[in-house]
Amino acid sequence: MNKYISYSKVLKQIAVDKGNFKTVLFREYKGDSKLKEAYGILIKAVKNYDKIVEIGQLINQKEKKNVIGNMQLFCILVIEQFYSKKKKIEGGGQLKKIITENKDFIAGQLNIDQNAENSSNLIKQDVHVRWISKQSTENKLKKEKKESKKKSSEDKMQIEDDNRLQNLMIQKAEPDDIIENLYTLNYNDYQAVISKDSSVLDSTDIVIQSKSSAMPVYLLFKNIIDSQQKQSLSDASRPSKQFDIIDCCSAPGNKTMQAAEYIKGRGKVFAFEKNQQRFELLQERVQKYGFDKVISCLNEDFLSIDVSQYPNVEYFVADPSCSGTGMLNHIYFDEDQIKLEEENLQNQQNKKSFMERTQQIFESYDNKMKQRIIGLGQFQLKILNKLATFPNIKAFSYSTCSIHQQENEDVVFKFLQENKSFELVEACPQWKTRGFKTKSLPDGNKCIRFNPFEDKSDGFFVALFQKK
Ligand SMILES: C[S@@+](CC[C@H](N)C(=O)[O-])C[C@H]1O[C@@H](n2cnc3c(N)ncnc32)[C@H](O)[C@@H]1O
Repeated sequence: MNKYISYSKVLKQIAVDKGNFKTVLFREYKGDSKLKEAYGILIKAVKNYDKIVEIGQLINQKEKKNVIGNMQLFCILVIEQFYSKKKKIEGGGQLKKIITENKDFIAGQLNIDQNAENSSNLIKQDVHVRWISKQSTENKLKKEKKESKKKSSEDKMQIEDDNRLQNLMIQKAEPDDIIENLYTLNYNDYQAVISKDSSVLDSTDIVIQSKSSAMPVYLLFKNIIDSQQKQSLSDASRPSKQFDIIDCCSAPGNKTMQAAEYIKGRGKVFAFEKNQQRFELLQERVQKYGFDKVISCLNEDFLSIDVSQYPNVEYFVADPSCSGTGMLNHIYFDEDQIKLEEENLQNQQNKKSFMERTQQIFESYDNKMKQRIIGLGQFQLKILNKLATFPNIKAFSYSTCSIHQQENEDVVFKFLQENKSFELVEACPQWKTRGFKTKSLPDGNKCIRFNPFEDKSDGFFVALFQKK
């Protein structure tokens, strides 16, 4: 019951005190093995909060006294009873008794068929593990130092963890066909290992990073930077090329560290993060993975920085805050909608296109959510307009984990309209799911998308731009 009380306190901070979901979650459970479980319960609790409180009040009226005092705890227990995999509340207590006595009433109010198949068995995404090749000079040095020093028992444990994960990779993981050092694990295999011992995730040789999230930086290097660098190297009059990169919106730093890995001693990565707590997380991870000599973390608003201070920065990673609607377990994407997508995928004759589906999903939102998405599009455009003002910019990637055109192709169109010296570069020609060709952006298919229902990774959008 203690863990439920802890979740209920966190729920109060989000649902009653209106704290930001991710900020509160990371503050309370950062580095805690409960993070995953807490995320799973709390995301559903926040989404269904108003309805469950209403049900609690109806039960109080029915009983003619306040049998339910702590509405947040009631909400957490209802989620555990009706929406979790095990559908069972651990331990005992008065609230559990009330929920058991009112099980049919609550299920009826929530419109839940208690015998229905658990929809978490529906669309399953793969898990991607990116193996970090620590080849940058700083990292290599650090690793060599670590290896030469007499191993403490902690080091030994770390190495055992690495081996366990490595064994799993050899047996079960498929190397990705596009991104080097990225491995795909079946969701169930991954769960089996993690549920036995989640400490393997502490290894500093791997990052759990979805394929979609690893694409922007990979493509920025493979489709643009590496060829631009080769061209400049063939000009014998110029010395070997050094350049810096800015990650405009960095935390928790997956793309930042990927850029630091690929830059291979050719320069530095400046990582901006406005939010103090997320900045601390970014800094902690950068140090833990041993990238602190290559990456400078800056707790600043990217929109306010003085661009003249960064004359060597030629490339940018722009992955600004977005609606997150590509992540299937996201608060705005419920199980009913996932079921609908399953049905659509199986409907061979009248299957709706991904573009049509995203438009329908957008239309299904309430006004507040629609306005939020439109507002995010305006903010994302500001980030791109800002980076376009850097004196020596050559190219950049723009990405979101939103499925909506308003945050993706529409932002690209407006940016190109306001910045005529930039053009789109065709991203990853071999990738099947393309950006939408819209009326305003007929070459939107130069961008790529991930369809979360078909591509087995989070819904994602990537556009690559270069200076003409
Ligand atoms: C989508 S997340 C970035 C994820 C990151 N690229 C990764 O792959 O790990 C966006 C981040 O941008 C930060 N952010 C939002 N506005 C910002 C601004 N004006 N300047 C700097 N960071 C900002 C948010 O706090 C958030 O941490």
